Amino acid sequence: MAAPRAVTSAVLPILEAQHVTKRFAFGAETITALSDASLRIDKGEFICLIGPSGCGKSTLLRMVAGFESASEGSLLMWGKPVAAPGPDRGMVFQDYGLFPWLTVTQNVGFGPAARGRPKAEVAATARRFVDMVGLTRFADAYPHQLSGGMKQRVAIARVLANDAEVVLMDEPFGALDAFTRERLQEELLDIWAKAKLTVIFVTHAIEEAIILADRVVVMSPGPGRIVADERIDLARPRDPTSPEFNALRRHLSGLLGGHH
Ligand SMILES: Nc1ncnc2c1ncn2[C@@H]1O[C@H](COP(=O)(O)OP(=O)(O)OP(=O)(O)O)[C@@H](O)[C@H]1O
Repeated sequence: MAAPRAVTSAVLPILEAQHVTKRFAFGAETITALSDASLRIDKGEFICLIGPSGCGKSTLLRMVAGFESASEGSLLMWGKPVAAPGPDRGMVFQDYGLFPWLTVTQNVGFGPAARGRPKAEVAATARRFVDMVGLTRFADAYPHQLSGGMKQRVAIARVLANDAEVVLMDEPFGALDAFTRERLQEELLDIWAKAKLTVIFVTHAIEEAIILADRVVVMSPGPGRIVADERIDLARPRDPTSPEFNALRRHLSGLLGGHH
C-alpha cells in the first residue's frame, strides 16, 4: 500500500538545519559565520536568503552543498546528515562556471557523461534540459557566443541534468542588467515549477526576494543569524507596484533594519 509511505515523505522535510553553528579560524581569531541557525525546507519550496554582507548566507548555502561542515548542530537532507557534495544538490554560481571549450549541449550533458551514462541517454538528457531552458537554437553554440542571461540558463540546465532535487543559487543575477534580471526571474520560476525543484536563492535585493520566494529567510550579521522567516502569500506573477507587494517590502526592510 502506497498511502502510509506518501504520508511519511510528506512530513519529512527535504532539508533541515538544526541549531547549526559554523566557525572559521581566521589568523588568531575565530569568526562565527553562522550562529544557531534552524530552518526547515519542504520539497518544492522556493526559499530566498536575504541579508547584508557577511551575515552567513553563502556559508549556509555552501554547507547545504556539502562544501563546508557544521561546527555544531546538524544539517539533514531527507533526514540524513549532509556529509559531502552530491549531484542531488546543484550550485549555480554567479560566474556560471561553464566549460568554454564545450558547446551548450556538451556543458549540460557533462555531469551524466562524467558519471558514465550511455551516450544516447546523455544526449537525450542534455536535449531535454537545453529545450527546457529555451536554448534549443543555441544547442551547438559555445559559451562565448552567449549573453550573460543565456549562460545562466545553461548553468541551470547543467544542474538539472544532474538530477538535482535542490538548486542552490548564490546571487545568480547580481551581475546582470535589470531587464535581463527580470526576464530570468520569470524563467527561473517557470523552470522551478516545471521541474518541481526546491530552490535556495541568495540575494541582497528585497524586491527580488518578494518576486521569487515562497518564504524569505532574513539574516543579520555579527554573528550570522536567522532573524525572521516570512511566508510570501502573493499569487504569481507578482506585481511590484501592488499595495500588498509594497507592504511586504516595507516589512522586510524593517526586519533588515539598520543593516540594509
Ligand atoms: N573560509 C572562511 N574563512 C574565514 N572566514 C570566513 C570564511 N568564509 C566566510 N567567512 C566569514 O564568515 C562571515 C560570513 O560570510 P558569508 O560569505 O557567508 O556571508 P554572506 O552573507 O554570504 O556575505 P556576502 O553577501 O558579502 O556574500 C564573514 O564574516 C566572512 O568573512
